[in-house]
Amino acid sequence: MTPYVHPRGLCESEDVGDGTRVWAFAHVLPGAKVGRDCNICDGAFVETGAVLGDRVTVKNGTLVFTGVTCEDEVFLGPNVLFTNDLRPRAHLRKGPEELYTTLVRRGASLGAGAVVVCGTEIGEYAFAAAGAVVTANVPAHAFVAGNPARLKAWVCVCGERLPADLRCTECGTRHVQDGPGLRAT
Ligand SMILES: CC(=O)SCCNC(=O)CCNC(=O)[C@H](O)C(C)(C)COP(=O)(O)OP(=O)(O)OC[C@H]1O[C@@H](n2cnc3c(N)ncnc32)[C@H](O)[C@@H]1OP(=O)(O)O
Ligand SMILES: O=C(O)C1=N[C@H](C(=O)O)CCC1
Repeated sequence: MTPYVHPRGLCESEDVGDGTRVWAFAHVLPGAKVGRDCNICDGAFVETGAVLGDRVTVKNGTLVFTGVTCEDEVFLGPNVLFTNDLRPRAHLRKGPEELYTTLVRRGASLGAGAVVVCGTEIGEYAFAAAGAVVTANVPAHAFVAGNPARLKAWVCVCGERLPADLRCTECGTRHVQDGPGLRAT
């Protein structure tokens, strides 16, 4: 199986995994690295140097710039907006080594229209609500919302909110505290 590129999609990277689909008006630049079985939806943009793991969803209009890494099974909702320059100036042309990196850990989800300020790390299975503006690291399994995004609750691997005993009432998965975040057991 090879990647599927819609006749009106533009995939210029040679590092795209089997089973990945690049839909109409999506653009994957040369040097972007995209894993297997990803879904790059209409109008998405994946820049040189961006890295997507396997089974990543990039919904419509989402912009993944140089310096951004999304691990396996990350979900990026529509119009998610990454950044890679904290103090941009048009007259300063910065190379990739001068830009900030951003890391989205395995299984995390970013809701529609979330903005991610660069230099941050979003933990495993964390969940940023629609419209969240992420300005700081987000712990694993944290649910954050608002501008600036603040911790509201904790969420399960399945996406449901966790009760105080950290055992999911939907799927039964138990979680324990692990550093600033949680870990499923
Ligand atoms: C094509 C497609 O649709 S692709 C899929 C894209 N989907 C999305 O982007 C939807 C993502 N989902 C969300 O943003 C939802 O708001 C969720 C799942 C994060 C939260 O939903 P719920 O669990 O119903 O949250 P709930 O209503 O209990 O809210 C919890 C708290 O967070 C706040 N909150 C929830 N969502 C948001 C938000 N998007 N922005 C700001 N605050 C929010 C609530 O006001 C509440 O705050 P409070 O405790 O101070 O009163
Ligand atoms: O099957 C999908 O997934 C499709 N995704 C594209 C999108 O969401 O932009 C459109 C075609 C089918």
